[in-house]
Amino acid sequence: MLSVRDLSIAYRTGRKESVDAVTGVNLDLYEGQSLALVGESGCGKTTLGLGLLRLLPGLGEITSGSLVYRLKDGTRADLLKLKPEPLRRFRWNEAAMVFQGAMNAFNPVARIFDHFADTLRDHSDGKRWTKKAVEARAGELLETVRLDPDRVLPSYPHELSGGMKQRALIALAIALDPQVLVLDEPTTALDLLTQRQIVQQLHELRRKFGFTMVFITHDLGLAAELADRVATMYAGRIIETGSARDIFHEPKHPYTAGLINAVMPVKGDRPALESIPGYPPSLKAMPPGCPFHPRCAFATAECRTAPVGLDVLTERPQGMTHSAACLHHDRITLTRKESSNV
Ligand SMILES: Nc1ncnc2c1ncn2[C@@H]1O[C@H](COP(=O)(O)OP(=O)(O)OP(=O)(O)O)[C@@H](O)[C@H]1O
Repeated sequence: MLSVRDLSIAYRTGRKESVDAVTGVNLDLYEGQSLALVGESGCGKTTLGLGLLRLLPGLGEITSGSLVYRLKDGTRADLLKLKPEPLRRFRWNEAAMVFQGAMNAFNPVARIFDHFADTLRDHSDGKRWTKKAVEARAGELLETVRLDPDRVLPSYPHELSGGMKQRALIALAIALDPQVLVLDEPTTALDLLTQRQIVQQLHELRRKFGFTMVFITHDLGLAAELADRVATMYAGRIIETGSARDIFHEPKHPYTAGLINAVMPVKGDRPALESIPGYPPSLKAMPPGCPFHPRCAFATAECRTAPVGLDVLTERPQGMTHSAACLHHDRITLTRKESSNV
């Protein structure tokens, strides 16, 4: 569905200054797959997610790479070469985004009906969306996410609970039947019960509509539950990628292992959790060599000097290959064996 090559994204921070928020990302996404982008706050997940749809804020810029999508008609398009009008049609029809923070993603002075009407009318190709047609399509989608259209469509966003808003936002994102859906922290800020419902509904929606999904999360439990594939990001780079099974059972980058060791297992004894010492590096002062070496217990002199690329560890079909950017990957094991519970 999507082939990302050597994608780099920078934010302008001054007249002649910028920081590289995403560096050299390569990624192939296959039809119907779900990929979780995981990592600590500030490691570039949201920037990459926005970049996948060319939705970066004004100061953000894709500085290199290509982003080739397979469109519904079977042709391919490099998103970075699309002119404004085809790009507008691409968004929401071919690929859509559920933005972080459902609370603020809606226009507070527009009713939910108006959000559906605007999205359908602005992004549809020539189809006339009458009030009745909008009501029918929005109603169908809202019912799919278990919301009552009669109650929700005439409401203003503030009249809905956080979980209802998040569900309405997901329904809105798939209004034009996109093939790829990018979700940024889809369950953050919701109570546990509501989180469960959203996860359940995302499973159902995927089954029903078959879209390919990229979701951004720092919740490894959510990643374990929803993802076929996981990519760990650190300091703007993908430093490990593989099937969810490989990543959660046998992570081969010490940072991924550290993230898993820092999560309380669902079952079994309560182990002492291990936090990862230190903080991610400042994008303005990246350490030489492996960016994780200042925090890494396995670091050797080589890690401090030589740049480390992703090495293929286990070849698998359909983008599931397990790769890690660590010179010492063969020494990495989880301190907890019940990690499958994350
Ligand atoms: N508009 C901006 N201007 C300048 N720098 C930015 C901007 N937005 C993000 N950044 C920087 O880019 C880096 C990546 O941020 P990003 O939000 O993509 O990370 P994240 O992993 O999604 O974090 P979070 O989980 O907190 O959203 C951070 O260092 C951040 O400070």
